[in-house]
Amino acid sequence: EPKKDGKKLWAITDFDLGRPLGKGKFGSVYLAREKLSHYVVALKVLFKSQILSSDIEHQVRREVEIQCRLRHPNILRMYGYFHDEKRIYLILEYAKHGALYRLLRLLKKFDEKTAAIYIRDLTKALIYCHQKKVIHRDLKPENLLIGHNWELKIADFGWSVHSPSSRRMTLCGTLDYLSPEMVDSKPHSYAVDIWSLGVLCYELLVGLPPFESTDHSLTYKKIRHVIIKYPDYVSELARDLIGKLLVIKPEDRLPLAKVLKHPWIVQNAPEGTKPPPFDIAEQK
Ligand SMILES: Clc1ccc(CN2CCN(c3c(Br)cnc4[nH]c(-c5ccc(CN6CCOCC6)cc5)nc34)CC2)cc1
Repeated sequence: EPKKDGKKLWAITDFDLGRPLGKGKFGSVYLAREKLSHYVVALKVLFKSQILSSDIEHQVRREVEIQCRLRHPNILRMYGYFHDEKRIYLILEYAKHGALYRLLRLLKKFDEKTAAIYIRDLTKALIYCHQKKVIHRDLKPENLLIGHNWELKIADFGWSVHSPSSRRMTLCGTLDYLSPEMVDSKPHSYAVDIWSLGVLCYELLVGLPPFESTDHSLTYKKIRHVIIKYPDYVSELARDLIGKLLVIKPEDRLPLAKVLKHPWIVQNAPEGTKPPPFDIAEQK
Protein backbone atom coordinates (compact mmCIF):
# COMPACT_ATOMS: atom_id res chain seq x y z
CA GLU A 1 0.00 0.00 0.00
CA PRO A 2 1.15 3.59 -0.56
CA LYS A 3 3.50 4.87 2.19
CA LYS A 4 5.39 8.09 2.89
CA ASP A 5 8.41 7.86 5.26
CA GLY A 6 6.83 4.78 6.89
CA LYS A 7 3.42 6.32 7.57
CA LYS A 8 0.40 4.91 5.81
CA LEU A 9 -1.03 7.32 3.24
CA TRP A 10 -4.75 7.43 3.87
CA ALA A 11 -7.40 8.13 1.23
CA ILE A 12 -11.16 8.61 1.36
CA THR A 13 -11.53 5.21 -0.31
CA ASP A 14 -10.22 3.65 2.95
CA PHE A 15 -13.42 4.69 4.73
CA ASP A 16 -17.16 3.99 4.63
CA LEU A 17 -18.84 7.32 5.37
CA GLY A 18 -21.70 7.41 7.91
CA ARG A 19 -24.07 10.13 9.11
CA PRO A 20 -22.96 13.73 9.51
CA LEU A 21 -22.11 14.48 13.17
CA GLY A 22 -22.14 18.22 12.71
CA LYS A 23 -21.53 21.05 10.31
CA GLY A 24 -19.15 23.95 10.79
CA LYS A 25 -18.12 27.04 8.82
CA PHE A 26 -15.27 25.30 6.99
CA GLY A 27 -16.66 21.82 6.56
CA SER A 28 -18.43 18.92 8.25
CA VAL A 29 -17.67 16.02 10.56
CA TYR A 30 -18.91 12.56 9.60
CA LEU A 31 -19.09 9.27 11.39
CA ALA A 32 -16.83 6.97 9.37
CA ARG A 33 -15.51 3.43 9.50
CA GLU A 34 -12.12 2.29 8.25
CA LYS A 35 -12.89 -0.50 5.79
CA LEU A 36 -10.26 -3.09 6.77
CA SER A 37 -10.29 -2.76 10.57
CA HIS A 38 -13.94 -1.60 10.93
CA TYR A 39 -12.51 1.01 13.35
CA VAL A 40 -15.03 3.82 13.84
CA VAL A 41 -13.71 7.39 13.63
CA ALA A 42 -14.95 10.95 13.20
CA LEU A 43 -13.80 12.32 9.85
CA LYS A 44 -13.55 16.13 9.76
CA VAL A 45 -13.76 17.22 6.11
CA LEU A 46 -12.58 20.79 5.45
CA PHE A 47 -12.83 22.59 2.13
CA LYS A 48 -9.51 23.95 0.88
CA SER A 49 -11.31 26.81 -0.90
CA GLN A 50 -12.92 27.97 2.38
CA ILE A 51 -9.67 27.61 4.31
CA LEU A 52 -7.59 29.51 1.79
CA SER A 53 -10.16 32.30 1.36
CA SER A 54 -10.39 32.73 5.15
CA ASP A 55 -6.61 32.64 5.52
CA ILE A 56 -6.77 30.03 8.31
CA GLU A 57 -4.46 27.52 6.64
CA HIS A 58 -1.82 28.13 9.38
CA GLN A 59 -4.51 27.43 12.01
CA VAL A 60 -5.49 24.09 10.44
CA ARG A 61 -1.84 23.15 10.07
CA ARG A 62 -1.24 23.96 13.75
CA GLU A 63 -4.39 22.02 14.81
CA VAL A 64 -3.01 18.98 12.99
CA GLU A 65 0.60 19.20 14.18
CA ILE A 66 -0.50 19.80 17.78
CA GLN A 67 -3.34 17.29 18.09
CA CYS A 68 -1.41 14.49 16.36
CA ARG A 69 1.30 14.78 19.03
CA LEU A 70 -1.01 14.75 22.08
CA ARG A 71 -1.86 11.39 23.68
CA HIS A 72 -4.06 11.71 26.80
CA PRO A 73 -7.34 10.00 27.90
CA ASN A 74 -9.01 13.43 28.18
CA ILE A 75 -7.82 14.78 24.84
CA LEU A 76 -9.54 13.73 21.60
CA ARG A 77 -7.04 11.77 19.51
CA MET A 78 -6.13 12.74 15.95
CA TYR A 79 -4.99 9.56 14.19
CA GLY A 80 -3.90 11.19 10.94
CA TYR A 81 -4.88 13.35 8.02
CA PHE A 82 -4.89 13.35 4.23
CA HIS A 83 -6.11 15.59 1.44
CA ASP A 84 -7.34 15.45 -2.12
CA GLU A 85 -7.72 18.19 -4.71
CA LYS A 86 -10.57 20.01 -2.91
CA ARG A 87 -10.61 18.83 0.71
CA ILE A 88 -8.52 18.19 3.81
CA TYR A 89 -9.55 15.22 5.95
CA LEU A 90 -8.72 14.94 9.66
CA ILE A 91 -9.08 11.42 11.11
CA LEU A 92 -10.28 11.98 14.68
CA GLU A 93 -11.39 9.85 17.60
CA TYR A 94 -15.17 9.40 17.69
CA ALA A 95 -16.72 10.59 20.96
CA LYS A 96 -19.82 8.44 21.43
CA HIS A 97 -21.89 10.85 23.57
CA GLY A 98 -21.33 14.08 21.66
CA ALA A 99 -20.61 17.57 22.95
CA LEU A 100 -20.74 18.58 26.63
CA TYR A 101 -22.74 21.73 25.89
CA ARG A 102 -25.64 19.58 24.66
CA LEU A 103 -25.64 17.60 27.91
CA LEU A 104 -25.36 20.84 29.89
CA ARG A 105 -28.37 22.31 28.07
CA LEU A 106 -30.37 19.10 28.69
CA LEU A 107 -29.51 18.87 32.40
CA LYS A 108 -29.38 22.69 32.94
CA LYS A 109 -26.45 22.27 35.36
CA PHE A 110 -24.30 19.57 36.99
CA ASP A 111 -24.17 18.62 40.67
CA GLU A 112 -20.95 19.51 42.49
CA LYS A 113 -19.50 15.97 42.38
CA THR A 114 -19.96 15.62 38.61
CA ALA A 115 -18.63 19.13 37.94
CA ALA A 116 -15.60 18.45 40.16
CA ILE A 117 -14.82 15.18 38.31
CA TYR A 118 -14.95 17.03 34.96
CA ILE A 119 -12.75 19.87 36.27
CA ARG A 120 -10.28 17.35 37.78
CA ASP A 121 -9.94 15.50 34.46
CA LEU A 122 -9.66 18.69 32.41
CA THR A 123 -6.99 19.98 34.80
CA LYS A 124 -4.97 16.80 34.22
CA ALA A 125 -5.34 17.23 30.43
CA LEU A 126 -4.25 20.88 30.65
CA ILE A 127 -1.21 19.95 32.80
CA TYR A 128 -0.28 17.49 30.03
CA CYS A 129 -0.81 20.16 27.30
CA HIS A 130 1.26 22.74 29.17
CA GLN A 131 4.06 20.21 29.67
CA LYS A 132 4.04 19.85 25.86
CA LYS A 133 4.20 23.67 25.59
CA VAL A 134 0.67 23.85 24.15
CA ILE A 135 -1.90 26.45 25.21
CA HIS A 136 -5.43 25.44 24.21
CA ARG A 137 -6.89 29.01 24.40
CA ASP A 138 -10.43 27.95 23.58
CA LEU A 139 -11.66 25.80 26.46
CA LYS A 140 -15.49 25.93 26.48
CA PRO A 141 -18.37 23.43 26.57
CA GLU A 142 -18.65 23.46 22.76
CA ASN A 143 -15.09 22.13 22.50
CA LEU A 144 -15.50 19.39 25.08
CA LEU A 145 -16.75 15.98 23.93
CA ILE A 146 -17.92 12.97 25.91
CA GLY A 147 -16.37 9.54 25.30
CA HIS A 148 -17.98 6.12 25.66
CA ASN A 149 -17.10 5.93 29.38
CA TRP A 150 -18.66 9.38 29.80
CA GLU A 151 -15.18 10.87 30.21
CA LEU A 152 -14.53 14.41 28.95
CA LYS A 153 -12.24 14.96 25.96
CA ILE A 154 -10.77 18.29 24.95
CA ALA A 155 -11.29 18.68 21.20
CA ASP A 156 -10.70 21.33 18.56
CA PHE A 157 -7.15 22.61 18.92
CA GLY A 158 -7.81 25.03 16.08
CA TRP A 159 -7.10 27.94 18.39
CA SER A 160 -4.23 26.36 20.31
CA VAL A 161 -0.74 27.78 19.98
CA HIS A 162 2.74 27.14 21.28
CA SER A 163 3.49 29.34 24.25
CA PRO A 164 4.13 32.25 24.59
CA SER A 165 2.01 33.85 21.95
CA SER A 166 0.50 37.24 21.31
CA ARG A 167 -1.29 36.26 18.10
CA ARG A 168 -4.31 38.49 17.57
CA MET A 169 -7.29 36.15 17.37
CA THR A 170 -10.25 37.36 15.34
CA LEU A 171 -13.06 37.21 17.85
CA CYS A 172 -15.47 34.89 16.11
CA GLY A 173 -16.59 32.74 19.04
CA THR A 174 -18.15 33.71 22.36
CA LEU A 175 -16.44 36.38 24.43
CA ASP A 176 -17.47 34.69 27.68
CA TYR A 177 -14.28 32.68 27.93
CA LEU A 178 -11.82 35.47 27.09
CA SER A 179 -9.32 36.30 29.84
CA PRO A 180 -8.56 39.95 30.74
CA GLU A 181 -5.16 39.84 28.99
CA MET A 182 -6.78 38.49 25.81
CA VAL A 183 -9.53 41.12 26.01
CA ASP A 184 -6.72 43.70 26.12
CA SER A 185 -4.75 41.84 23.37
CA LYS A 186 -1.76 41.56 25.67
CA PRO A 187 0.76 38.75 25.17
CA HIS A 188 -0.79 35.72 26.81
CA SER A 189 0.55 32.44 28.10
CA TYR A 190 -0.59 29.21 29.71
CA ALA A 191 -2.52 31.17 32.33
CA VAL A 192 -5.33 31.83 29.83
CA ASP A 193 -6.27 28.15 30.11
CA ILE A 194 -6.40 28.50 33.92
CA TRP A 195 -8.80 31.44 33.52
CA SER A 196 -10.98 29.42 31.10
CA LEU A 197 -11.03 26.54 33.59
CA GLY A 198 -12.52 28.95 36.14
CA VAL A 199 -15.16 30.13 33.65
CA LEU A 200 -15.98 26.53 32.78
CA CYS A 201 -16.23 25.50 36.44
CA TYR A 202 -18.79 28.25 37.04
CA GLU A 203 -20.75 27.32 33.90
CA LEU A 204 -20.90 23.60 34.83
CA LEU A 205 -22.31 24.47 38.27
CA VAL A 206 -24.68 27.28 37.24
CA GLY A 207 -25.54 26.50 33.58
CA LEU A 208 -24.45 29.94 32.34
CA PRO A 209 -20.98 31.51 32.06
CA PRO A 210 -20.19 34.03 34.84
CA PHE A 211 -19.74 37.16 32.69
CA GLU A 212 -22.56 36.58 30.21
CA SER A 213 -24.56 39.67 29.38
CA THR A 214 -26.59 40.96 26.49
CA ASP A 215 -24.07 43.47 25.17
CA HIS A 216 -20.36 42.92 24.55
CA SER A 217 -19.12 46.02 26.34
CA LEU A 218 -20.81 44.85 29.55
CA THR A 219 -19.23 41.39 29.19
CA TYR A 220 -15.80 43.04 28.73
CA LYS A 221 -16.40 45.20 31.81
CA LYS A 222 -17.40 42.20 33.94
CA ILE A 223 -14.32 40.28 32.75
CA ARG A 224 -11.94 43.19 33.41
CA HIS A 225 -13.27 43.69 36.92
CA VAL A 226 -14.09 40.01 37.57
CA ILE A 227 -17.69 40.83 38.51
CA ILE A 228 -19.27 37.47 39.45
CA LYS A 229 -22.59 36.67 41.11
CA TYR A 230 -23.05 33.19 42.60
CA PRO A 231 -26.51 31.61 43.01
CA ASP A 232 -26.88 30.56 46.65
CA TYR A 233 -26.70 26.83 45.83
CA VAL A 234 -23.02 27.15 44.82
CA SER A 235 -20.94 25.86 47.76
CA GLU A 236 -18.33 27.97 49.57
CA LEU A 237 -15.55 25.60 48.46
CA ALA A 238 -16.58 25.89 44.80
CA ARG A 239 -16.61 29.70 45.09
CA ASP A 240 -13.18 29.55 46.71
CA LEU A 241 -11.70 27.58 43.81
CA ILE A 242 -13.38 29.70 41.12
CA GLY A 243 -12.17 32.82 42.96
CA LYS A 244 -8.59 31.53 42.77
CA LEU A 245 -8.82 30.83 39.02
CA LEU A 246 -10.64 33.98 37.89
CA VAL A 247 -7.87 36.37 38.93
CA ILE A 248 -6.92 39.37 36.75
CA LYS A 249 -3.15 38.99 36.98
CA PRO A 250 -2.21 35.79 35.09
CA GLU A 251 0.71 35.05 37.42
CA ASP A 252 -1.61 35.14 40.47
CA ARG A 253 -3.96 32.42 39.18
CA LEU A 254 -3.89 29.10 41.04
CA PRO A 255 -1.36 26.79 39.31
CA LEU A 256 -2.98 23.69 37.77
CA ALA A 257 -1.08 21.36 40.12
CA LYS A 258 -2.70 23.17 43.08
CA VAL A 259 -6.17 22.87 41.50
CA LEU A 260 -5.90 19.09 41.87
CA LYS A 261 -5.16 19.58 45.58
CA HIS A 262 -7.97 22.06 46.25
CA PRO A 263 -10.44 20.76 48.90
CA TRP A 264 -13.41 21.17 46.51
CA ILE A 265 -11.73 18.72 44.11
CA VAL A 266 -10.32 16.42 46.83
CA GLN A 267 -13.71 16.15 48.58
CA ASN A 268 -15.94 15.90 45.49
CA ALA A 269 -13.66 14.10 43.01
CA PRO A 270 -11.24 11.85 44.92
CA GLU A 271 -8.76 9.91 42.75
CA GLY A 272 -10.41 7.05 40.92
CA THR A 273 -13.98 8.40 40.90
CA LYS A 274 -15.37 8.24 37.37
CA PRO A 275 -17.90 10.54 35.61
CA PRO A 276 -21.51 9.33 36.03
CA PRO A 277 -23.41 7.88 33.04
CA PHE A 278 -26.40 9.91 31.87
CA ASP A 279 -29.37 8.16 30.31
CA ILE A 280 -30.07 11.05 27.95
CA ALA A 281 -32.85 9.99 25.65
CA GLU A 282 -31.61 9.47 22.11
CA GLN A 283 -33.48 12.45 20.71
CA LYS A 284 -33.92 12.06 16.98
CL1 LIG B 1 -15.53 21.68 10.43
C1 LIG B 1 -16.46 21.36 11.86
C2 LIG B 1 -17.72 20.77 11.70
C3 LIG B 1 -18.49 20.52 12.84
C4 LIG B 1 -17.99 20.84 14.10
C5 LIG B 1 -18.83 20.60 15.33
N1 LIG B 1 -18.66 19.23 15.90
C6 LIG B 1 -17.31 18.98 16.42
C7 LIG B 1 -17.27 17.65 17.17
N2 LIG B 1 -17.69 16.56 16.27
C8 LIG B 1 -17.38 15.27 16.79
C9 LIG B 1 -16.06 14.80 16.84
BR1 LIG B 1 -14.69 15.87 16.13
C10 LIG B 1 -15.76 13.58 17.38
N3 LIG B 1 -16.71 12.78 17.90
C11 LIG B 1 -17.99 13.20 17.88
N4 LIG B 1 -19.11 12.59 18.33
C12 LIG B 1 -20.14 13.42 18.06
C13 LIG B 1 -21.52 13.14 18.36
C14 LIG B 1 -21.88 11.92 18.94
C15 LIG B 1 -23.25 11.64 19.19
C16 LIG B 1 -24.23 12.59 18.88
C17 LIG B 1 -25.69 12.33 19.06
N5 LIG B 1 -26.10 11.92 20.36
C18 LIG B 1 -27.58 12.07 20.42
C19 LIG B 1 -28.08 11.58 21.76
O1 LIG B 1 -27.40 12.22 22.82
C20 LIG B 1 -25.98 12.10 22.77
C21 LIG B 1 -25.43 12.67 21.46
C22 LIG B 1 -23.84 13.81 18.33
C23 LIG B 1 -22.49 14.09 18.07
N6 LIG B 1 -19.71 14.55 17.46
C24 LIG B 1 -18.36 14.42 17.34
C25 LIG B 1 -18.99 16.79 15.68
C26 LIG B 1 -19.05 18.16 14.98
C27 LIG B 1 -16.72 21.39 14.26
C28 LIG B 1 -15.94 21.65 13.12
